[in-house]
Amino acid sequence: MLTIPTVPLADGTAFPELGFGTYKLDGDEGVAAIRSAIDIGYRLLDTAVNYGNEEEVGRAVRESDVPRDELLVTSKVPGRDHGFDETRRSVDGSLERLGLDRIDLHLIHWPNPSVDRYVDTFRALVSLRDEGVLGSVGVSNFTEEMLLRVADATGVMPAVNQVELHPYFPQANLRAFHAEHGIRTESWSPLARRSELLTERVIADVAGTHDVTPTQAVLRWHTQLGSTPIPKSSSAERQRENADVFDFTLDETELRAISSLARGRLWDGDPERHEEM
Ligand SMILES: NC(=O)C1=CN([C@@H]2O[C@H](COP(=O)(O)OP(=O)(O)OC[C@H]3O[C@@H](n4cnc5c(N)ncnc54)[C@H](OP(=O)(O)O)[C@@H]3O)[C@@H](O)[C@H]2O)C=CC1
Ligand SMILES: O=C(O)C(=O)[C@@H](O)[C@H](O)C(=O)CO
Repeated sequence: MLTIPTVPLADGTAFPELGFGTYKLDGDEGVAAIRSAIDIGYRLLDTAVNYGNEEEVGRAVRESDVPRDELLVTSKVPGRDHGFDETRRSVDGSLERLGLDRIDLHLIHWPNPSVDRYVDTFRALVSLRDEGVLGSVGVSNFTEEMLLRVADATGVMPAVNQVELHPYFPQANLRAFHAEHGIRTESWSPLARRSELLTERVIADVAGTHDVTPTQAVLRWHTQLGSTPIPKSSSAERQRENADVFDFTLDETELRAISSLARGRLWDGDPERHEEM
């Protein structure tokens, strides 16, 4: 079994440097894929109300031989549940579908600024954290201004901001802001959903130098930037490949070469405009 190292969040939680994305993993096959990821050594699992697979994630956690307190389950409040009372009800629903009595990290999935209820939503997450129902509280797809606004209003800075991040969109400014404010960055779609990223010449060159695959070079780039990537894979072989990235180190030139692929967001995911219900 692989051991994935951890880093402390601002709230003291030992947080894996690499986790497992579960979007599109559902049904019995999804449970089997999530169980295989846990067997391989993944300890951080990422789901959301909107993925429709909290039941599958919960089943995999409950059926696994790994003790519950060694696993970190993340879920997310969807846009339609923004608001204080609505969020508390949303978390109840997630707990029920997961079949768990605690969620280790709960995020606001998207800020939906036109609705402007993310501050009350975060306040509800903080209240549930204080009651012991949630371990850590964070956000996803938040800008610097939005992070400062929730911290000013609630006195709590989100422990994590999960954002689009891959070599085509390295998010240098946001990562620097996170580092300054003690926020852990998490990279969603860290492989740019495969796309043509894995055939880029610069990545092949770096991978060749270290005798690793292009995917491993990309995931090591994330961890060395100080972000936790959450690659999704339905195959045990690729899950193992993706997690096995902690026994080689890219140098500064290689990190910069991969970051030079930057060209911007790949999908319609601008937090100021994207509305996800
Ligand atoms: N907060 C947010 O707004 C968002 C959060 N997310 C989270 O991030 C997670 C990861 O992002 P996702 O969009 O799934 O994209 P990823 O960048 O993780 O890419 C997943 C794709 O890459 C393939 N793949 C995985 N490993 C390999 C490998 N070693 N070699 C070749 N191909 C590989 C997978 O195929 P296969 O399964 O066949 O291996 C799949 O097609 C999601 O599952 C979700 O949990 C995603 C989007 C937005
Ligand atoms: O997968 C997720 O968590 C999402 O939020 C995506 O649906 C995301 O909204 C997206 O693909 C944006 O283009």
